[in-house]
Amino acid sequence: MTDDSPTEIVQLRNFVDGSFVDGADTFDKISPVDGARVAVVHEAGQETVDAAVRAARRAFDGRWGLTTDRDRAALLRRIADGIEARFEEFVDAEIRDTGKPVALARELDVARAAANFRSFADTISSAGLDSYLTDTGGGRSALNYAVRKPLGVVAVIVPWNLPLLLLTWKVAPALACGNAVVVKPSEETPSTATLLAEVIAEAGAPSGVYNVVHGFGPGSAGEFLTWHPGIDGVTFTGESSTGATIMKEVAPRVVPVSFELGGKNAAVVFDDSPLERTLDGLTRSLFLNTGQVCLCTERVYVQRGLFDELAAGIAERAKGLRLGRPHASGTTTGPLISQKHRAKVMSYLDLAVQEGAEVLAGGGIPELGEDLAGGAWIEPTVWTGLDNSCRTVREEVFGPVAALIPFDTEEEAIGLANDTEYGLAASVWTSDLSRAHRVAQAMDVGLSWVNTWYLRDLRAPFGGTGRSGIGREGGKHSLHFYTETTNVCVAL
Ligand SMILES: NC(=O)C1=CN([C@@H]2O[C@H](COP(=O)(O)OP(=O)(O)OC[C@H]3O[C@@H](n4cnc5c(N)ncnc54)[C@H](O)[C@@H]3O)[C@@H](O)[C@H]2O)C=CC1
Ligand SMILES: O=C(O)/C=C/C=C(\O)C(=O)O
Repeated sequence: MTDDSPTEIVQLRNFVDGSFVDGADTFDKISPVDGARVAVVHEAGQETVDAAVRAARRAFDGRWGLTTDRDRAALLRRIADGIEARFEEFVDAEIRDTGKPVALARELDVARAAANFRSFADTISSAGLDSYLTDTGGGRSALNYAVRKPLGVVAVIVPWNLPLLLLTWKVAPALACGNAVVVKPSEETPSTATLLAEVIAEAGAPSGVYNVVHGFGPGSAGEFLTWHPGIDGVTFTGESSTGATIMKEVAPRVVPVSFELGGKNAAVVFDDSPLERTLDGLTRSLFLNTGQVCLCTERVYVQRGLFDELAAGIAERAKGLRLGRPHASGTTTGPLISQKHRAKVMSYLDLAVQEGAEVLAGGGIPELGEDLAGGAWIEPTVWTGLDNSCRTVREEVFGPVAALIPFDTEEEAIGLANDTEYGLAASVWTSDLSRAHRVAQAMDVGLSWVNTWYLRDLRAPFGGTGRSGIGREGGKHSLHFYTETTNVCVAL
């Protein structure tokens, strides 16, 4: 038995109106580390989703609707404290679902969950309101001022890659603004949303403010929720085509949406960039969380003078990553989330070779011994020999893959990086300050980093363009989505 072997099968129930409730059906949660069954999840049927939406509405119309910004900021801070008090339980739950390395779960996922609640407590405490003194002529004026009102009941639908981080990135601002939420975690990662229900209740949120429904998308809890007439807004992170489907589902009721979708993110490396620092940053951007972050780089455009050296360096670093159990010492990289997702990533590894790739590192399924043979492991992979006409360079793989492509001029690099339907993130690597600003601004993306990657300020606008999403969240940008404003005009 290792640290990672569960001693009992956990039961994960829906959380409705302040109580855990069984589902109409159950499904197994399978560990991506070794294929073991680690939890039984209670799937919410239509009735449970109805009950969750009704509970949220009652909370919104009741005591919760009377709370002030100050009350809710205090609640958010207590939730952050509650997450920290049960920090290692959250870490264990996240690891059980995803198999990610323990250091990553601690430093990224769970730490950010607490930070999300604190950040939106600050935002709601300091947010101002728009006001204008309007000259109406003849020495008269009018006062225009806007008041914010919560949307009501918000559906929060999130994926499996950073489960708690992405859930709390949406729940925190939704609650800060006074909404009640019904959350639908991914079927692959049901644990931390369930544990968060306990923390939010212990922090003093009234029943019905935070509800969890477990299940799948189509024909299950996800679809029941987005179709529900009692939903006033949908915030979603996941695949672009799922976002498009959800848009259709809510279109008849003209429900506002905030979407953070896929990416096919580029890095542009100029030959004046310091090699070691660039290699460190790029390696992280390609392989963090086994490439399963929507912001991860999958296309690397390298100026020709540095190409060979950089390609050799990235390949060496990819080969140096240590795949293993989450708690094993030296593990840098976990498995993919599931066999299903591995089949998808493998199909791209095969396609890349058909498209003419030279494989500098990885390219297949690693040999990790019998113990891990049932897991969803994949080798970090580095290719050269592909170009922008290849499907491997155009479609989101969502795995640990790097296509390295040479360029000659700045103009060419900008064209290549922007030649995509996606527009989430980019990174630019150079020592030339003017060029850094010029190229970073020229990227058709929501997030452009210079000489770094995934460095976050939670107040900054976050989101993508094109197939990468609709809207921005973060700081006051989140307040815009989670509230409606009423402008009051007073003739003076
Ligand atoms: N860019 C990103 O942030 C992410 C991209 N992906 C990519 O998407 C692929 C599919 O992964 P999935 O987990 O299936 O992602 P997905 O986008 O289908 O699922 C995300 C969430 O949406 C729910 N959902 C799915 N269909 C729905 C519907 N019709 N109505 C309401 N809710 C629905 C799911 O149950 C889950 O909670 C992966 O192989 C990966 O390549 C997956 C997760 C995140
Ligand atoms: O840091 C964040 O707020 C979000 C990061 C990653 C995603 O949104 C994603 O992988 O979907």
